[in-house]
Amino acid sequence: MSIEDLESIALAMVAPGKGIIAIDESTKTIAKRFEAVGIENSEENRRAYRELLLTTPGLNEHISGAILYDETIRQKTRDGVPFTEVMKKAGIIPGIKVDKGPVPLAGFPGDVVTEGLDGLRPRLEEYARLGAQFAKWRAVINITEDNPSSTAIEANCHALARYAALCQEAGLVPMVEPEVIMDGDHTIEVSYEVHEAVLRSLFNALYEQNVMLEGTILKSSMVIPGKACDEQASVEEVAEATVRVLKTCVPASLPGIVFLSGGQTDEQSTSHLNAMNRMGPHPWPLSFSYGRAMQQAALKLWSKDMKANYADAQKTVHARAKDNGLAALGQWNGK
Ligand SMILES: O=P(O)(O)OC[C@H]1O[C@](O)(COP(=O)(O)O)[C@@H](O)[C@@H]1O
Repeated sequence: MSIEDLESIALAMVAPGKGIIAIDESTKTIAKRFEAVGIENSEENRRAYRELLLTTPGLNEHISGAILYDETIRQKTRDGVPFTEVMKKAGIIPGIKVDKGPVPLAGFPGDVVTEGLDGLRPRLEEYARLGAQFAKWRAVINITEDNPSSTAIEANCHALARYAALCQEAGLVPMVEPEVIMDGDHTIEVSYEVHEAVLRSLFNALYEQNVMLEGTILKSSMVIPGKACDEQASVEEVAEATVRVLKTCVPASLPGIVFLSGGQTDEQSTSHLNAMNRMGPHPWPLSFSYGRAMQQAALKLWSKDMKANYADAQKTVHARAKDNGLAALGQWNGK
């Protein structure tokens, strides 16, 4: 696949007013989400829930793509249609999470590094055959008094760049996700400094590994104080700091940037995105790739009565997609 093909997929992922729905929770993570609302973490419940999300009427009006998990990309609707077929028919680009999750970084207490590079080439080839057009890898950066170490930043960014190069070789657009975690009592200034160090290291590593930025998407966290920080920031402060760090570190040749929600409420995640886009124009489209902030309301509703609330849960997904789609244009006017 040529760089032009990768670039056109990347541009379609961040088409005006559209974003990504992240439904790639690993079995361990979806277990936590299900447990919180009293749903049994069985394969059938996971399949049924992902079917609900992917078959939401009108989803493609505001959603360009969906990130799936290894189990999900192989699953089908109740009627036996592969999820990837349903998505292609609706014009929703199939994506796949390919990392194997974070593990403690030896020698650096509190830091983690994401695994999954061993055997990645054949796995990517298989995902491409199954219909994936982009892939995602998440690095986790923790903030404490002693973290992150520069070693953790470099190790994670090196892995992200190795993964990204392999994706492009396999004809998949890499979505590179360094998530700076919101847990802790750090200030917005500390969050800014960590984002700056991580993004500088990431783009340096991408350059070193010959990754073509024109065929790459960045999935970023926002510059936000830790959840336990006494000084919380206003929507404008978060938006301003996030845009500033991105402008400082991210080359304009990147086709787009999407955000994760990272534990923000639905309203926060939408307001922050909206405020950033109101500060535009920016060198790249700024959109969303939310997991929890796209799904949590629908999951809660569905958990109360899987049959009776099915259609209403889908309406909630559509409403969240619409709000975030408007925020991606800076046109969201609140609830
Ligand atoms: O821990 P896991 O299973 O890799 O999942 C992490 C989740 O974080 C995300 O990267 C972002 O999700 P949120 O928007 O909920 O923060 C999702 O794509 C993914 O499902």
